[in-house]
Parts: sequence; structure tokens; C-alpha cells
Amino acid sequence: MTLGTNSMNKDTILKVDHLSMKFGGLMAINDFSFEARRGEITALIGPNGAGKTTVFNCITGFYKPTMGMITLQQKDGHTYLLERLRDFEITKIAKVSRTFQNIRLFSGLTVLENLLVAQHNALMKASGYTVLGLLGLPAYTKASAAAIDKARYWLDKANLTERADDPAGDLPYGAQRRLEIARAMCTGPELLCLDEPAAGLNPRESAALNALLHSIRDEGVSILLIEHDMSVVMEISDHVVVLEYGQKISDGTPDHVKNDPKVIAAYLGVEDDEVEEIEDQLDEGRI
Ligand SMILES: Nc1ncnc2c1ncn2[C@@H]1O[C@H](COP(=O)(O)OP(=O)(O)OP(=O)(O)O)[C@@H](O)[C@H]1O
Repeated sequence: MTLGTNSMNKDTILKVDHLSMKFGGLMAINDFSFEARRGEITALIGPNGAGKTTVFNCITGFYKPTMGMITLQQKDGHTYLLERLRDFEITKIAKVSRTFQNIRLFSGLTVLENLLVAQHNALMKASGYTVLGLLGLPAYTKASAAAIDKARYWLDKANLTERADDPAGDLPYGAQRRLEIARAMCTGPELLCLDEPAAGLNPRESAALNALLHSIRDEGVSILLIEHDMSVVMEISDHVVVLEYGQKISDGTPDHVKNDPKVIAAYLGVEDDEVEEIEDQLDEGRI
């Protein structure tokens, strides 16, 4: 659902208000609110089972939240209530793209073909949805050239140009991850949501991923990611939000969050008041 324009701060791209999600008797997300700013990398972190994927699934339309509002504000000021859109509308109209924990490429298609398939909607629109359009309309020819240019651009950014004609399934794991992100970028998102992009990567692949994410941010695209690898989170994020048992326990810069006793307690699985004692023991080298 579009809200037209509104009075939200123009630097906010995503506003999650009082989100709750219940599975039967389990309150997986409980009154969770946060904002992601435009042009920033925001990381959503928390221990296993904290509710990160559930929040992602609510934002990207895989789940309908039990309660709450998720507002996406585009650069031109148009806003959409994501919980009222269907998942394909979230990509197409609200311009939110996502990747998944498990790689989902067309492994038998080439790297380039994967990037062209992602632009299928734009190409079909230019064809007027007719075979004649596909064969002769100048609009289609123009759109098709633009799709190839965009694919080339993201191949280069993802450092995959040399592998363009290879089947996607033949790429090493880290390159497949970058291809998935390049494919999501070919849909022209304003917000890119990444579910554990660094999972299973070696340090070299992880560095290549960080470089790609920084170049995406530098183009003004906002990124929201779930990540377990704290070195990745601390290195690339501008803003970190921490969830525990479906509730927000911390929100701020990577430095702020890293030193927040509530976060340390959540990750170590101890009570808040035990944190100071643990910090002393760490300082004294007793643990
Ligand atoms: N479809 C579902 N049906 C029932 N319970 C669910 C469903 N999806 C998630 N849950 C439960 O909701 C809670 C939050 O799960 P979620 O997967 O969102 O956490 P997470 O922080 O992403 O965990 P992880 O880091 O392990 O991926 C868990 O207790 C999980 O078992």
C-alpha cells in the first residue's frame, strides 16, 4: 500500500514500529522498533533464535506480522506500508530486494544469464507483453541493451567479469554469494536485505564481499543485513541493532554496541550484573 508522501525524516529509509510476530503460543518478536537510515549499512544481530530471520521475513513479505507497521520511504519521498504489500510487490514497487541464507541461483545458467533473468520484469514491460514486441519494438531493443549494460556493470563490481560465460554452479562459494548480490542489484533496489552474506566464506572471500557491500553503499543504496560473523559486522556496519528473545536490547554504532553490557551478557549467556565480573576476569587474564 502506498501512503504517497509523508512527514518521515527524509534520511530514514526503513521504519519498523512495534513489530510483533507470534507463532502459535510463541512470541518470536515482541514490540520491536528500529530505523535504518538511507545510504547506510545497518546490521541486525543477536544470538541464535533471537528473531532476526523472522524480522527479515516480515520486512520482505514472507510473513505477515501479527502486529506493527513497516514503512519504507523511497528517495523521492514515496512511502509504502510493507506489511500490506505482497512479496513480489515489495521488490517491484517498494524496491526492496533480498538474498537468502542458502544460495538460490540458477546454477545451470551462466553468470551473465542469471543477471539478465533478474531483469525479466523490465524487459517484459518494454515488450508490451507481446511476441511482436519482443521481435520488433524499439522500446524492447533499448531495454534489452540497458539490461546488458546493467549486468556488465554489476559483473564488474562483483569482480565476476572473467566468469561471465561460466555456469553459475561452477563458481566458488564466495563468488556465488557475490553473484547473488549482483543479481539483487540488477532489480534496482533502494534497500538491499542480506541474510548472512558472509556465512561460510574464507577470509579472502569475506574481504571481497566487504568491498562489494561498500561499493553498493557508496552508490547510495541502503543495506540491511543479518550476520553472525562479528568481524564483518564491526568492519562494515554504520549502525547495529541487537535483538534478544524477540526484543531490542541495544541500538547504535558498532563501538557502542560492542561495549554495551547487555549485548555482552546476551552473547555470553549470562545475566547483566555478571558482565562486570566477567570483564574484570578477562582484563586480569583469568579467563
Ligand atoms: N515458521 C515458524 N514457525 C514456528 N516458530 C518459528 C518459525 N520461524 C521461527 N520460529 C521461532 O521463532 C524464534 C525466532 O527464530 P528466528 O529464526 O527468527 O531467529 P534467528 O535470530 O534468525 O536465529 P538464527 O540466528 O539461529 O538463524 C525461534 O524460537 C524459532 O524457533
